[in-house]
Amino acid sequence: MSSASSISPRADFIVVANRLPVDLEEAEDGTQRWRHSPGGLVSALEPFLRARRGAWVGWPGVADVDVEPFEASDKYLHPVSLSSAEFRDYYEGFSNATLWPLYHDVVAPPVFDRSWWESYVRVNRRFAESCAGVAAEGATVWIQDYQLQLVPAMLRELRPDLRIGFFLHIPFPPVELFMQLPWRAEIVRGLLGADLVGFHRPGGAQNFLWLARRLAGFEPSRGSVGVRNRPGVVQVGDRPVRVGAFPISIDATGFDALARSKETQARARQIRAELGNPRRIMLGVDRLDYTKGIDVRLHAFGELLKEGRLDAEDTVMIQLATPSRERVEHYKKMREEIEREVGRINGQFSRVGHPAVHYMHSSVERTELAAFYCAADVMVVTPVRDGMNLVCKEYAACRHDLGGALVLSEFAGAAAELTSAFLVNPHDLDGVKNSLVAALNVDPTEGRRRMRALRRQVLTHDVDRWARSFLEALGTQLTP
Ligand SMILES: O=P(O)(O)OC[C@H]1O[C@H](O[C@H]2O[C@H](CO)[C@@H](O)[C@H](O)[C@H]2O)[C@H](O)[C@@H](O)[C@@H]1O
Ligand SMILES: O=c1ccn([C@@H]2O[C@H](COP(=O)(O)OP(=O)(O)O)[C@@H](O)[C@H]2O)c(=O)[nH]1
Repeated sequence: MSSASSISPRADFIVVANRLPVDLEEAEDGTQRWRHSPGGLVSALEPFLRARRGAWVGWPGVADVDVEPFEASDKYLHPVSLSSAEFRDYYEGFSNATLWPLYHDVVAPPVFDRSWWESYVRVNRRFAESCAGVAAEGATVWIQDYQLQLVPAMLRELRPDLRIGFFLHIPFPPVELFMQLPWRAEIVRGLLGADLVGFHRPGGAQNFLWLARRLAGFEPSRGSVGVRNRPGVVQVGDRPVRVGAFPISIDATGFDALARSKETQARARQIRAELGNPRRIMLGVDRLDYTKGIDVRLHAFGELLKEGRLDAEDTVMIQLATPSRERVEHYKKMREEIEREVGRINGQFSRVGHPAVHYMHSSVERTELAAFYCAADVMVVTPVRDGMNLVCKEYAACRHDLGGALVLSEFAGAAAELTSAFLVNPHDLDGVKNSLVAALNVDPTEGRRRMRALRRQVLTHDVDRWARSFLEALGTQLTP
């Protein structure tokens, strides 16, 4: 890694996100190393930016460290520091205990704390200033996600020459929920600093258009917003702000190629063998987040075993749970509940050497993940709310054999595209149980038909198409 000051004085294309694509990890002995950051935002944007040698402004993942700009994997990384108090108030507090639950349909009660808000404003200003210092004249800046909703307006004030896009990776809530936020008008005005505001689904865009009139007094267009087309418009003085829907996706050909490799296929066979070659494997892969419905699938599996509709002798569940936001109260509580439930199921249904649920509280690399996808007969994705969910798309991309089946919550953004999955309402436990059984026993011809349709959707709508459609709507000329 080398210092960026000599290599990228000013950039023409900049991503601004709460996190850099790599996190600094400090071991107990004081040594440091960079690791791939968690979550779908980074998985989606990193390959796109790498191909274009752009700049990325973000936090290096640990508080109280100052890191110089550096170059990594063909990207110029510009770290923004957070103090421990800001980590607590801006990141854990306002971002993840106020906005996150509020935007995910208040599945947990959001906390409204004035000092957290003040920290959010301060940190958003720091991101805007850092970006203003990195951007070349007339550059395109693409701001990401709920942690940085004030940056568009702050940056416009500092640098009116820039073309500014904003994309929200989580759901934008129904207006009656958004209206609970004491700082609702400030957030809407912050977002209106962009030239284009993007959401995963047209419903989010439509909600935002309504709020632009109600809270900022600007007249929005009236037509319905399409997917990747017919954006709405809010006229802010002499400046049109476009508002559209751009469903994010994955590096589909990359996953497809990875899954076809001899190494991945061999590792998938090895995973099955290590599990004792059970007849059927169910798989869940999530950040350990209360929105992901990990509890739902565990309850469903537990009841199916108890009722004898499934047998732990031939059907196992693997749950990969990436550690996430571990000091936030709801996350702590949920982790305890999930681990208790895993213990309960295993206590009742496992025998020595053959647990019914294989639970791993850790993160695995993309190559290992692809092998898990190839090994799994049923992928279980049951969030009570999810902006998109990339895991289900990655699963489909890995199943060139047309094997496997996907059980997918209707409340994930991906459900609007992956209509050939076994779609479930995660609040309806009996429905989830029936769909798990149906997916496990699907007739092979029907299973292949469904998987072919899922793959067609994912392979023709990849992350490159997502980024291009957004940036073209923003009016940015892309180099191939
Ligand atoms: O940075 P963290 O607090 O550790 O959280 C990780 C990321 O989680 C969220 O991901 C979302 O983005 C995905 C890609 O668009 C989408 O598929 C998923 O539904 C979302 O939950 C969050 O939005 C990111 O900002 C975080 O980096
Ligand atoms: O052990 C793991 C678990 C997940 N992921 C990646 O984390 C992302 C999760 O994205 P998703 O949109 O499903 O959920 P998010 O965590 O962003 O809410 C996916 O790209 C996964 O491939 C990973 O690399 N290793």
